[in-house]
Amino acid sequence: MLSTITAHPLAGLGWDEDRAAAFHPLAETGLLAGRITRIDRGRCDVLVVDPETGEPTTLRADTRSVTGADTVNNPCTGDWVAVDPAARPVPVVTTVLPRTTAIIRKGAHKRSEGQVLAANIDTVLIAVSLAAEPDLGRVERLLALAWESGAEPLIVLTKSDLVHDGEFVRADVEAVAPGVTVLTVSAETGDGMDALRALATGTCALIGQSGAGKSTLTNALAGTDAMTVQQVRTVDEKGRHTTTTRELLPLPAGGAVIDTPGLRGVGLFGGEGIELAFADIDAIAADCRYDDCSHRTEPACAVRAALADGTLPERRWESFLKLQRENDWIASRTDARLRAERARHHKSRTKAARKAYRV
Ligand SMILES: Nc1nc2c(ncn2[C@@H]2O[C@H](COP(=O)(O)OP(=O)(O)OP(=O)(O)O)[C@@H](O)[C@H]2O)c(=O)[nH]1
Ligand SMILES: [Zn+2]
Repeated sequence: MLSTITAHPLAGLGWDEDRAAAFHPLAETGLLAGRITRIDRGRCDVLVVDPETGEPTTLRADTRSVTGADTVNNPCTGDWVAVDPAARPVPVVTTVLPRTTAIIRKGAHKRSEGQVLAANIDTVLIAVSLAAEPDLGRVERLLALAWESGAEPLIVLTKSDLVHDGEFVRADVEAVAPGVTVLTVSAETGDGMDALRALATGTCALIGQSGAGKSTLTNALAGTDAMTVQQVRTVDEKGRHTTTTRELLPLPAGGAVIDTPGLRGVGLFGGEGIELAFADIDAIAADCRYDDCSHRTEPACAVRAALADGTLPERRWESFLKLQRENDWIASRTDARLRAERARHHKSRTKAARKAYRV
C-alpha cells in the first residue's frame, strides 16, 4: 500500500494515505482525485492523474456545486478534491476533501465571514522586506494568522542585497517570533536561498505585504517566471498590487508553493493563533499568582512585573491586547458550533507549543 502511494504521480504534491482513504469511497463512481492549483469565479484548475497515460494533467472544472454560503468551506487553492471528468459541458468538482490546514482571514466584505487564502499547506512563509522599516505589529499579526492555519510559520526577510544592517532587523524580528525560524534571503543574488529551499518542504504558502517580494521568491523557488513581478522604481516606493490570483506551483524537488496577493488589512479569524504567536506572554502569565489574573490590579501579577522590568516590551503587550480585542469581536459574531469545532482542532497544538516553550 505504502509503495503505491509514494509511487503516485501526485505524491510530491502531498497525496498520502490519509487523503487516499478520504477519497476511496468516491473513487468507485469514476471520479478522479486532484489538487486545485488555481481558482477564479466558479472555475478552477485541478491537477489530476490522467487515467489513460498515468501522467499528471490539468483539468478546468466547475466549482459551483461545492460553493455555498459558508465561505470558509468553499474550495480554494491547495484543496484536494474529487472531480467528475465526464461531466458536460465541463468537468465538475463534486467534493472538497477534508483539509489538514488552512489560512483563513476575516473576509473584507461581510464582517464575520472567513476567507480561505490557501489550504493543505505545511509551511507558511511570511515575507518581510528588509528594504523598508519592519512593522513588528504587522509581523505579529501575520504570525498569528500563520499559527492559526495549523501549518508551521517561517519568516523570510527578503532583499538582503539592498541593506547592510540586516542583522539588526533580524534580531528585532526574532524577538517578536518566539519559536519561529527567521531566514534572510535575496532572490536577486541567491543569498540564503539554499537554506530556504531546505526548509520550504511540502506545500508552502507565501504571505506578506504587497511588494515584499513574494512573487520573486515564488519564481526563484519554482525556477519559472510564472508569477508576474511588479516593477518598483526605487526601493522606498510602495509597489503596486500585482498578484491577483493565488496559484499553486509544483517545485522541481517535490512540494509546491502558493503565492498570495499582497495582504493589506489582515483581520484574524479565530484566536488560537494569537496564543501561539505570543507563547512568551502565555509563559509569563503562567507565573501570575491567580489563574484568572486579568493582569490589571491583582497582586503578584507576573505580566505587570515583566512589563515593569522590561522583560516584556510594552509595545508587544499592547499588540497582543489589540489582536485579542479584535478576536473577541469576531468571535462574538461567529457561529458557535464552528468555533467549537475549530477550538477542538487547535487544543492539542496549543498545548504542545506551550510545553515546548517552557522546556
Ligand atoms: N534588489 C532586490 N529586489 C527584489 C528582490 N526580491 C524582489 N525584489 C523586487 O521587489 C519588487 C516587488 O517584488 P514582488 O515579488 O512583485 O512582490 P510581491 O510581494 O509579490 O508583491 P504583490 O504581488 O503586490 O503582493 C520587485 O520590483 C522585485 O524586483 C531581491 O531579492 N532583491
Ligand atoms: Zn497577571
